[in-house]
Amino acid sequence: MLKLHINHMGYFEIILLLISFVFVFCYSFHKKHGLSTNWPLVGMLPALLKNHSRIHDLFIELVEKSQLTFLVKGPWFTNMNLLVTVDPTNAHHILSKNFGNYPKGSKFKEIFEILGDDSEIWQYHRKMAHSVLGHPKFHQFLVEKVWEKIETGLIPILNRASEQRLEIDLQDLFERFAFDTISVVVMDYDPGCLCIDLPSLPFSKALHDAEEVIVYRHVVPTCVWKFQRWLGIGQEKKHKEAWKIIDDFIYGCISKKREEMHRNSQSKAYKVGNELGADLVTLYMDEVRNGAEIGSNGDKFLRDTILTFFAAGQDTTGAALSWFFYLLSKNPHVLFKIKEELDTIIWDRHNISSRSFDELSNKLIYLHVAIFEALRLYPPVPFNAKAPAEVDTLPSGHKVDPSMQIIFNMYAMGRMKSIWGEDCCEFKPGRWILETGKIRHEPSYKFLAFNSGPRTCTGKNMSLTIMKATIMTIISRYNIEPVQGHPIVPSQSVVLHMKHGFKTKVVSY
Ligand code: HEM
Repeated sequence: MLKLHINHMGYFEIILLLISFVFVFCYSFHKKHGLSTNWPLVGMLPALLKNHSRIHDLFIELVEKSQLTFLVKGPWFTNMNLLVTVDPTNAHHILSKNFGNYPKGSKFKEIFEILGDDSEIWQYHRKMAHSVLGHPKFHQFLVEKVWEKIETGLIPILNRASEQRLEIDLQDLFERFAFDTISVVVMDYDPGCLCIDLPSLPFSKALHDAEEVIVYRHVVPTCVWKFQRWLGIGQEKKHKEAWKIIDDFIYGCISKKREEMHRNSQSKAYKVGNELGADLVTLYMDEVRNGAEIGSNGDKFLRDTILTFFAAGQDTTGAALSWFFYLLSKNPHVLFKIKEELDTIIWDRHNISSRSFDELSNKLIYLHVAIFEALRLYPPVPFNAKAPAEVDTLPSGHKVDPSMQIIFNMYAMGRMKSIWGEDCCEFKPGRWILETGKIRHEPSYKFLAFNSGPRTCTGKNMSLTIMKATIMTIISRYNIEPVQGHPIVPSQSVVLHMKHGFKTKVVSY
C-alpha cells in the first residue's frame, strides 16, 4: 500500500516529507532534552553547527549545566564519542594518577604526524629536554637573546608605530617576536621575521600551513583527509609541501651546527657554547658527545625536538602576550598596579644578566600572578585530548572505554563558577595572592594552562621569561591602545588566537 502510494508521489515530495518528519521529530526531541540534545542519527552535530561561531560559549554552558562533564555524540557513521570534561578530579586522575591508561591516542598520532612519533621515546625526549632547558648556560643564553631581540626587533617597530601613529596588529608582532626568539635560543639562528617590513618567510609560512591542515584534519572525517593525502590534493598537498620546507630548513640548521661542533671539538680548547651561554641544539649535541643516547637516527631525534619546540612555543607565547595586553587595556587598575610594582625595582635592561633577571623576576609577584590570571581566562592551548587504553571509571562517575576520546576544555575550565567562584569571568590577579602577600599556588589539575602530570609543558619557565621581559619593556615605555571598534574574538583553533588579530595604536611615553 505504502509502495503504491510512493509510486504516485514524485521523489521531491518524498524528500520533503522525510525532511518534515525529521524536523518535527527533532523539534519535539529537542524541547524535551534541551541544548545538549544527542539527536538520533546525527548526534550533537546540529547544535555544534548551529553554535559554530560561539563554540567556546556553548561548551561553557554545556559543562556548567552537566556538573562539569558531558558526552558529545557525533553522527552515527563517524563513531565519534567525546567526553568533554573540566572536572579537576578527572584531570588529576587522567593526567597524573592513572596517566598510563591515557595516551594521546592513535588519532592524535595520525593528525600530528609531522611532529614525529614520540609515543615510544617521549620519556627520553623529556629527560633530555629537562636536562638541557635546566642547564645554566641555556638560561643565560635565553635571557641574553630575549633582551637582544626586544632591543633590536621589537622596540624599533613599536617606536616607528608610535612616531607615525600607525595601527599595528600586536598579535602578529608578538608571534613574529616569539618565532625569532625561539629560533635563536633553540638553534642560534635568527630568521629575521620581526623586522620593519614584516616579511613572510617560507619556514614560518610552512609552519602556519601545517597548523591549518592539522585543524582541518580535526574537523573532516579521517577517511576524507586520508583519501586527499593519497591523491595529493587540496589541504593535504599543502601539508606535504609545508613538510618539505620545514625539513629542509631544520635539517640544514642541524648540519651547520654539526660542522661548527666538529670544528670546535677538534680544538684543544673545546668548550660548549660561548661567553653568552649556549643554544639548545649545541647543548643536545654536547650531551651526545658526553655519551647520551639519542638512537640510531640522531638527526631525526633533533629535528622532531626542534619542530616540537617551534610548534609548542611560538604561537602559544604570541597568543598569551596578546591576550595579556588586551586584558590590561580593559583593566587599567591592573596596569597601574604592575607599573607601581615595576617602579619599586630598579632595573636597567642594558645590564641584566640571567642571575639579576631571576632576582628581579622573583620580586615581581603581581606581574607573575597577572600573567597566570590571563592564562586562566585565555589559555593559549584551549583543549587537550586523551584516549583511554582500557575501560575505566572517572572520579565523576563516568565510564570510559577505548572507543572514546576525552577532551579537557581549558577555556571553559577557567570560567567555571564552581571552580573559581562567582567572579570567575573577571580579570582579578589578586585571587592568586594569599593574605601573607605570597603567591597562592593552585594545583596544576585545576589550572591546566601548562597541562599537568608527567607531560607538563617543558617550556613553561622559558615562556614566562620571554613574557616577563617583553611586558616589563612595553609597560615601562609605551601605552597600548586597542583600535576602537576592532572585534576581539577567540579563534576556534588548536591555539587560542584572536581571530581578527589585535589592532592597536602605540603611544610612547
Ligand atoms: C604561554 C606559553 C605556553 C603555554 C600556555 C603552553 C602550554 C602547553 C600545554 C598545555 C602543553 C601540553 C600539550 C598537550 O599535551 O597536548 C604543552 C606541552 C609542551 N610545551 Fe608548552 N606552552 C607554552 C610555551 C612553550 C614554550 C615557549 C615551549 C618551548 C619552546 C614549550 C614547549 C612544550 C613542549 C616541548 C611540550 C610537550 C611536552 C610533552 O609532551 O612531554 N611550550 N605546553
